[in-house]
Amino acid sequence: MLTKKRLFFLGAGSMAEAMIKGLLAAQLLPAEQISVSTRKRTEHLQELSTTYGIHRCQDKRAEIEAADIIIIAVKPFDVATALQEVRESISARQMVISVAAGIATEDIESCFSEQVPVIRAMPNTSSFVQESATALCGGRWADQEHIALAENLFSAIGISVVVKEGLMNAVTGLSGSGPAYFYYVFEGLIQAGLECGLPEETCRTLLLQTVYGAAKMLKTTGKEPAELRRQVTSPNGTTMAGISVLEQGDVLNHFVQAVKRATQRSEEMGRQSNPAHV
Ligand SMILES: NC(=O)C1=CN([C@@H]2O[C@H](COP(=O)(O)OP(=O)(O)OC[C@H]3O[C@@H](n4cnc5c(N)ncnc54)[C@H](OP(=O)(O)O)[C@@H]3O)[C@@H](O)[C@H]2O)C=CC1
Ligand SMILES: O=C(O)[C@@H]1CCC=N1
Repeated sequence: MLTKKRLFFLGAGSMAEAMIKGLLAAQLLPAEQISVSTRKRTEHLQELSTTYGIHRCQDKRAEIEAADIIIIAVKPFDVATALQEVRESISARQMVISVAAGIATEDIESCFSEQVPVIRAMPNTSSFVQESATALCGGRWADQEHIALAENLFSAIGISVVVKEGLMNAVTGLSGSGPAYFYYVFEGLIQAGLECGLPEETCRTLLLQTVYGAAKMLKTTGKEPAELRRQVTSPNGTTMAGISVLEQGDVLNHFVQAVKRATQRSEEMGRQSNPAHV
């Protein structure tokens, strides 16, 4: 579906690069059909162009007009300015996909004079290795074909699910930010291994396989995490001793609070960065 489409990335940061890397690895479309732009870091455009063979944007407006899909990948508080600059080059024959946290489809739609189809998506940086967990929803002017096209794109770089827009802030707090929670745990476990006398390389090798194995167990057995945890936990053994420390620190509840706070932050950013109010 996407083989002949031209993609324009408004923004060339972590998320845009992760998506580009994943899309090219999936061979969904040729690199020359992808164009990227930045605000000021033009040297970064050259780097991306050299690394991935994608088109280095020279004339933002003309290239946006020629694109089929415009992907908004700037920070939420930069969406308003970025759209102001290019909104007249975007028409209803195109499609906009925004990955900006918190920004509602209707607020993006209101920037255009035409009925531009808008998809709001929340991937994560594991797009880089084609393992993103993406949730997406369609705005007022997006029909089933637009949603299918977006699913096609995000399924090439991981898995994708369609949700109601009212759930997008929660998705952002959970799986958009999600990789960072797991990296945080990983950092803690590396530090633990070092303090217990293991060499860093050994810690990393053992932990990488442990986290990969645990994810694969969850995925392939379909069992509840609590049940899998029980299988590891011998009565009065090492796991029970370790978990009791986490329970004393109410760590599980801290994860719940972290995701709730991230969800709330997504809502706040949506209100504070609303492009419709600029
Ligand atoms: N990072 C993540 O894990 C995820 C991020 N997101 C969303 O993706 C979006 C981008 O995040 P991230 O990649 O982390 O951010 P970065 O700061 O890494 O990248 C932002 C990019 O936007 C560019 N930019 C800013 N203003 C403009 C403009 N007017 N025109 C063109 N380009 C512009 C910047 O250019 P310059 O460097 O020149 O200023 C930079 O290349 C955010 O809205 C975020 O909510 C969604 C899911 C996960
Ligand atoms: O931290 C952020 O705001 C972005 C959105 C989801 C992941 N990173």
